Amino acid sequence: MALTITNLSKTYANGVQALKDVNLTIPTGMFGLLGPNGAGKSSLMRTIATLQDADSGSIMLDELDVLKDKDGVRRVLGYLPQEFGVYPRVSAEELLDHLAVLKGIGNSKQRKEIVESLLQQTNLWNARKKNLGGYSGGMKQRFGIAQALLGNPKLIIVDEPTAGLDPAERNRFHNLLSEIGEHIIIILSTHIVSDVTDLCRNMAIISQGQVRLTGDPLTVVEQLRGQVWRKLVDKDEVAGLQAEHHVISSRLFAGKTIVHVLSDSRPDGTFEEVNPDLEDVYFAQIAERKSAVLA
Ligand SMILES: Nc1ncnc2c1ncn2[C@@H]1O[C@H](COP(=O)(O)OP(=O)(O)OP(=O)(O)O)[C@@H](O)[C@H]1O
Repeated sequence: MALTITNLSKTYANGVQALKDVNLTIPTGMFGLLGPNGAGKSSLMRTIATLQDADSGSIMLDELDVLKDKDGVRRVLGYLPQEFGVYPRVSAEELLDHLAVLKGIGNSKQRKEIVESLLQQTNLWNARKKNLGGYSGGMKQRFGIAQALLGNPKLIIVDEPTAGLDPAERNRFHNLLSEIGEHIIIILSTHIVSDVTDLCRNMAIISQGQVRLTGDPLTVVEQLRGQVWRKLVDKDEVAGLQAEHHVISSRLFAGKTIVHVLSDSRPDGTFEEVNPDLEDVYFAQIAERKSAVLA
């Protein structure tokens, strides 16, 4: 099974072009769609989830035409949107049961079994009678996955699921996602690089509505080997370095600043080579865009 996106474009009524000729092939397993705020991730996710139309292009889930056969897509889709609202005065068990009815699971005995098993799977069984208004952010997100799993979806979309979760909740959420299975397509849209590093076998980086890079994380990281260099400097030296080098990131460390620079060879003897990681890949793509915009 594969989701194939071809020449997809979308401009909103206010003139913002959120998607520019997007081409992507997404195989089964967990796929990371990584990009900064405003990159177009949610626009793409909402289009795949049949919640908004594109101006041009096509999306196919194998033989299923996603942009035309919306009912067909909805039957096989599980969606956890960026803003997942819950009814605060309803328990998890009640709301999941209600959503199961809406999904077309009419047989009450079967529904009870499904609801129970999803509450177990998402580790919410002990909190099933509790009103959702009293759930923590992590519990709400796990509930979001429980509802997305209703009806055995073949395609699951989770939009920015770990933003705002503390490390323990994020870890729990990761474990849950990684257990869902290899045989369906799960698209994880995020601006958090380590979500993709930890979970995804394939990925794409999107910025300003365009796909900048696709591949598997290990390979794209390996392609950057020998090109990333670092230097520990005082904060007031950073601007000078930026003027002279292709700085892809700078972050504070013990009161100093670690600067990562992209260069085919060691810029000078004061730089040391970095073992690149996915953050370097990401920042290299994003920084290129920034310099392209500034130029
Ligand atoms: N309904 C809309 N009408 C007009 N512009 C929109 C609309 N939705 C999104 N945009 C704009 O389209 C661009 C892409 O937004 P989108 O929400 O798809 O990005 P994103 O990568 O999901 O970012 P974020 O994580 O901030 O939601 C942004 O410039 C945004 O302001």
